[in-house]
Amino acid sequence: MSDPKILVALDYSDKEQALALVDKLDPSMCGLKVGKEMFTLFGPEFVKELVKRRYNVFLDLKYHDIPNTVAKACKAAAELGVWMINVHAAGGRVMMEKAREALNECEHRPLLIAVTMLTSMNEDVYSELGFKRSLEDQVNHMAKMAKDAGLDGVVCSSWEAEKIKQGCGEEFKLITPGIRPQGSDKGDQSRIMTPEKALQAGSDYLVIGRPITKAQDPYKALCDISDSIVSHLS
Ligand SMILES: O=C(O)c1cc(=O)[nH]c(=O)n1[C@@H]1O[C@H](COP(=O)(O)O)[C@@H](O)[C@H]1O
Repeated sequence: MSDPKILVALDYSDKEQALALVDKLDPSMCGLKVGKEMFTLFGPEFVKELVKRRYNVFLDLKYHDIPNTVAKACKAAAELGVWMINVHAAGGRVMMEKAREALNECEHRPLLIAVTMLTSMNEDVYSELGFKRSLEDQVNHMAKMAKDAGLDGVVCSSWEAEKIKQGCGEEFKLITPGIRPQGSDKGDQSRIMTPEKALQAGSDYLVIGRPITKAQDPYKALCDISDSIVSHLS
């Protein structure tokens, strides 16, 4: 069976609240993403608990540091048994190559993914950074660099998915946050798309947080989103 398309972003400050949702789910419905908040609060033990429950766990710590530091952090993350980890493409080619090399020794190598440009970034915030390419071209450029460095895919917005698939190939995994079902609150995200459209655009995995975790009934919200994409799954 193929991996579930939805990755629920467990951005909770309360572990019991997170586990109350996890206990209602099963690993065939979705993967789980642990990010900076829960990892800082509850550490590797929490991650291991989710791995033990047989979920695909995406440890989203977005490493961005000198190559040696990132390589060692990636190896340590892989040893937790997670399914996917990520680094910032902005750390550069050598950093990504060293991260990839560090995973060669792992018994179960996690997918290694590069974050391109955050989905919260809009044109104004982007232009202040002073990149010479357009936002879309910069995302594409970073995706190609990540592919050359041997990474398995990138985090990008669904708006960039089609072009990246064309340039980097079908096998190159696209992980897209900034997913908002019709009518849901945008929050701090900028480059957003509905789950259905994101899959049509070429997204492989949909990262979804608040539309599920902040819903009155998170389990129902996840089921509704799952139902809405059934017809788009190949
Ligand atoms: O790497 C990520 O997961 C990530 C990259 C990115 O560009 N944008 C982005 O929103 N994310 C993460 O995806 C999740 C999105 O959450 P919601 O906006 O609540 O759906 C958060 O946990 C973010 O940390």
